[in-house]
Parts: sequence; C-alpha cells; structure tokens
Amino acid sequence: MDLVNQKTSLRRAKEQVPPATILKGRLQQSTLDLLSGCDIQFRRENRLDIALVKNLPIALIFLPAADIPTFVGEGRVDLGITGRDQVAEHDANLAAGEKSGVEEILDLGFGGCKLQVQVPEKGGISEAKELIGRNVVTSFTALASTFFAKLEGAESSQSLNTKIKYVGGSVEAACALGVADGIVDLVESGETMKAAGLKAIDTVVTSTAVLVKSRGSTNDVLNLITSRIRGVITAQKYVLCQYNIARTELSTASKITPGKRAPTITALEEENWVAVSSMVEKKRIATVMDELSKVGATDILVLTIANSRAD
Ligand SMILES: Nc1ncnc2c1ncn2[C@@H]1O[C@H](COP(=O)(O)OP(=O)(O)OP(=O)(O)O)[C@@H](O)[C@H]1O
Ligand SMILES: O=P(O)(O)OC[C@H]1O[C@H](OP(=O)(O)OP(=O)(O)O)[C@H](O)[C@@H]1O
Repeated sequence: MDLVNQKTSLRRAKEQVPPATILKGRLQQSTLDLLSGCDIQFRRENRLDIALVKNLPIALIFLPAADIPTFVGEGRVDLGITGRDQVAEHDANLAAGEKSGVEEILDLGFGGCKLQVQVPEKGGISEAKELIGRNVVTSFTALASTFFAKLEGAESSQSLNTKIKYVGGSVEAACALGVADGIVDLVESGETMKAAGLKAIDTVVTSTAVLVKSRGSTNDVLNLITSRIRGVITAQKYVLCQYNIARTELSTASKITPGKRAPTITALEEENWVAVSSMVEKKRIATVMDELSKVGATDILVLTIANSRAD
C-alpha cells in the first residue's frame, strides 16, 4: 500500500472535511449496506483506505475494527462503526479512573458474536475458575485479564496468577499446540470452536456492531448521519402492520400492537369498525398476526418499511 499517498490524502481530507466515519474487515459489507441505505455516496479508489463522500462534507476511513476505538476515543474521527467487543477491549486497557473517549450511540444489530472462555472438550475443565493460575491465550488480553482478575479476586490485572498471553489470530489452535489450557476467543456460529475440539464454559462479552462517537463531539453532520443510520436500523427492525377491527375489540388489539408510540387509528366507512396501523418488530410479526386473527382482526397486511425517521 502506498502509505505516503494514503497519508497525504488523509491529511488533505481531514483539512477539508473534518467529520469522518470509519470501518473495515468482517463488518464491512453490512456497514456498506447501511451507508447505502443512508444515501451516503462515495467512490473508493483501489487500495486506498480513505473515500470522500460526494453528497455530504465527510470522509470515510477504512480501518481494522480493533483500531477504531483508539481513533474515535482520541477525537481524531467523530464517528465509528466497530464491534462492541473492540470498544470493551479498548476501555479495559484504560488506566484506573481514566474515562473512555468512546461513546456508544446505537446498536446496529449485525455482527453478533460472543467473546467466550473455551477449553478442550475432553480436558476435564468445566468452569472458568479452574483456569486460575494456568495459561490462557487470546487476542483480547485486557478483557481476559479483567475477567480473570475478577475471578481471582485480584486487586488489579497486574497481580494476576493466571497467565494471559497474546496471539493475533488462530487462537483456537493454542490448546492443541500445548500453548494454552484455555482460550478467550470470539464465537459466532460455533463451528471453529467445534472443529478445534473446544467447548465454551463462560462468556466475557456479548457483542454486536455499534455506532460510536467521540465523547463530547457534536456537530450538525454528525447528528444528521446518526439520525439517518437510526432511521435505516429502525426500518430494518420493524414492519408496518395494518388491519381492520371492530371498535369493541380495539383496546385488546391495541395491546397486541401498541406501536412504537401508539397505533394509528382511522375510522372506516362501515360503522363501528376501524383501521389500525402500527409498527411491529419483524421477529414478532407471525405471532402478532396469529393473535390479531384470534381477536377478530381482518384484512391483516404487513408492509416493509423502506426507511424511517423515528426515535
Ligand atoms: N465470527 C466472528 N469472528 C470474529 N469477529 C466477528 C465474528 N462475528 C462478528 N465479529 C465482529 O467483527 C469484528 C472483527 O472485525 P475485523 O474487521 O477486525 O475482523 P476481520 O474480519 O478478521 O478483519 P481483518 O481482516 O481486518 O482482521 C469483531 O470484533 C466482532 O465484533
Ligand atoms: O464461531 P465461528 O462462526 O466459527 O467464528 C469464530 C471464529 O472466527 C474468528 O476467526 P477468524 O475467522 O477471523 O480468523 P482468525 O482465527 O485468524 O482470527 C474468531 O477468532 C473465531 O476463531
């Protein structure tokens, strides 16, 4: 990668367009989809980790998920998208009493995984406390140290008996290679863990992708982007449910579909009947439709929400 060009364009972009948002790696595709839903238009040159947005005064900087909390925390960029696990690791590295510069604004709902303590399936260890004083390998040394410090009742992670060792990747191989008695690693589908003959015995952090901002940072563009992202996330999470119901059953039906604030009720030409329109969480919609049918709702329709501006 041409670092000189990259640094120069980064400097130029920062001078021209201060607010920036950043992303790279595993969470990238979902993030790009999200930005596209927000109508944030940009063209990324081949091999360049910075892109100027065409229709807003911002630059996007593509960085590894683990580095994003540092850049956001130090106020070098205003907004970031990364895993909550990475923010937690960054924060666990802060000195005692030091306040994190990273503030979570929004759970983005994708990139779900868990940072878990894992041991060999056939090794006889079944609780994390049995690893005290032994070797634990991880890429998340700060979170693992804090976790075992708590288990040990240690004053700080400096006085730990458990030996926490860092490796950058293929953490799951550490037990089989005799480097570790247990590991602390991310689990999504669980396939890597299973293939390595490991089992999870505890959870350190549950994570999803989050939108973070630099603490105290606020400006119109930042608020605009946050509001657009919130709108797209809400639209993805909810559907619009419409149905007709006899007025006598309205209060029962409204309890089934209370909406985000309240359902919209419209009178029908037919006396004593109303039409109801309400946002319902997508994952609950089948059950909600069953319940509505049971209380006599008719013409139940479910509509996709393309976008939204709602809190
Ligand atoms: N199965 C998974 N393994 C690792 N990370 C996952 C998984 N599922 C979701 N994530 C989230 O993605 C983040 C990792 O993103 P990151 O871009 O650093 O990793 P990557 O995809 O390995 O890319 P890179 O090539 O830059 O290392 C994690 O911190 C976590 O929040
Ligand atoms: O539960 P799963 O769906 O199997 O995903 C979890 C695995 O994915 C990640 O590794 P990655 O593929 O990023 O490679 P790495 O081991 O080199 O970090 C993570 O460190 C786990 O090993």
